[in-house]
Amino acid sequence: MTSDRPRIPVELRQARQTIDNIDAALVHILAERFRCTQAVGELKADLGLPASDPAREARQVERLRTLAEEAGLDPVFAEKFLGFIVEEVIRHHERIAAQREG
Ligand SMILES: C=C(O[C@@H]1C=C(C(=O)O)C=C[C@H]1O)C(=O)O
Repeated sequence: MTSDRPRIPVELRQARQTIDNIDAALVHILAERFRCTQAVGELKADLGLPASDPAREARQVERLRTLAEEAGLDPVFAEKFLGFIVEEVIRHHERIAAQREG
């Protein structure tokens, strides 16, 4: 039987398998990070601390940019990626604080 689909070379199939594994790892890592930031959000609400901590974020950005440069990853991308995640975390923390209020 013939197929119209182009033959996928083994290197491409293997590379895509690796990409799929890495994507799965990223999802698990992100789930763990959000589980942890959820606990931080509860703690901060208990302590009456604000949802965001810009000084901490600035230190994280510096650290991540350095790590990215050392790893051969675009530091601008690394900063944007962290910013995207932190923005979502702050939304969660604001929601936790709002739920405590009423
Ligand atoms: C997790 C925290 O809350 C916020 C979210 C951060 C993050 O996702 O890394 C960092 C600082 C805060 O703006 C925290 O204060 O540590």
